[in-house]
Amino acid sequence: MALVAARGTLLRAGVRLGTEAAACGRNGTRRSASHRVLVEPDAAAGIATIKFKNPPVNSLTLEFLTELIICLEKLENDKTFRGVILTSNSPGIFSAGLDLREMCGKNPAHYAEYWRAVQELWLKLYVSNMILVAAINGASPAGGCLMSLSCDYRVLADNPRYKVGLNETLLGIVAPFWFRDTLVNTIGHRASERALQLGLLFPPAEALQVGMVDQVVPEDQVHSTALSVITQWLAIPDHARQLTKSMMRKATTDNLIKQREADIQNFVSFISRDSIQKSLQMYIEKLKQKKS
Ligand SMILES: CCCC/C=C/CC(=O)SCCNC(=O)CCNC(=O)[C@H](O)C(C)(C)COP(=O)(O)OP(=O)(O)OC[C@H]1O[C@@H](n2cnc3c(N)ncnc32)[C@H](O)[C@@H]1OP(=O)(O)O
Repeated sequence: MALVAARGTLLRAGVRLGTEAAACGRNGTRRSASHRVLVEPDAAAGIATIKFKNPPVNSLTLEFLTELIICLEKLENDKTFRGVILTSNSPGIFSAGLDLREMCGKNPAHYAEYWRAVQELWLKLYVSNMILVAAINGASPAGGCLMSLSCDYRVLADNPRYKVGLNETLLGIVAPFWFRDTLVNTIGHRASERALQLGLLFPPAEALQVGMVDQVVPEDQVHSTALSVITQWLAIPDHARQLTKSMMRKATTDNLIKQREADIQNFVSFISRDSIQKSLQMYIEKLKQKKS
């Protein structure tokens, strides 16, 4: 049902599914999605690289989320691909997370549709049968960090500007329970509590130390390192690895699935509060002023 809603959004956004399908095709040549998701398939290796291309900062707009969801679903269904690298087409920014403008000044129906898409992307990533490796080649706050935490392995470029973390409290908002659970499953309870309360954004060395990423490498080696990690993981029999992944992650996703509608209602009522709208507007203003 969620995918039907997502397809509806995509069609309303004017995205042609035929073009999207071509972008996720199994041909070994580089193909370009018409919009925000580039897919570089390597059918011989069974690996596809997804590059985020939603300038200026790869924020998760509804259209971008929808394209990502459909692209992941196509790759998942195409048994050619057993491994996927997630990275940015604009080195410097992996993803700025949820698009603040999607959560500001809109109506409840929009917030509900948006949040359902955010949930859907997380579900697609977190229990994907494919091996997902995040090649983090830029800053990755909040929802950007969540995407990488949902992968099986994270490689971060060694650049002090490329901070990762769930910084929601700094915006005056609260990371939902499934963001928290994803973080706890990665770095443990105590480190998560500190990181979440303080909205910490970790530079590479600290991110590695706390376990937020698995490897920090020079910027020009992020993609090759991600490839070699996937190659190692591909050597494990798929069925055994997939069942193990599911065993480790299913309780976390089931928790959201069983309260999905309530989670949407919570989000809508939280984000619609005047005080939260003001906080978000002030944060957007602060981002603008940073430039001047
Ligand atoms: C129950 C509620 C739970 C909701 C959960 C939310 C999770 C989230 O993901 S909330 C989003 C949190 N994201 C951030 O805090 C990131 C904010 N952005 C930045 O820190 C920086 O932009 C950057 C480090 C990502 C990049 O810095 P850089 O100097 O290269 O670019 P900027 O000049 O700051 O930005 C360019 C342009 O992009 C706009 N922008 C930045 N982030 C977002 C965003 N998340 N959504 C929408 N738009 C964003 C920024 O305002 C600039 O726009 P203008 O050119 O129009 O000024």
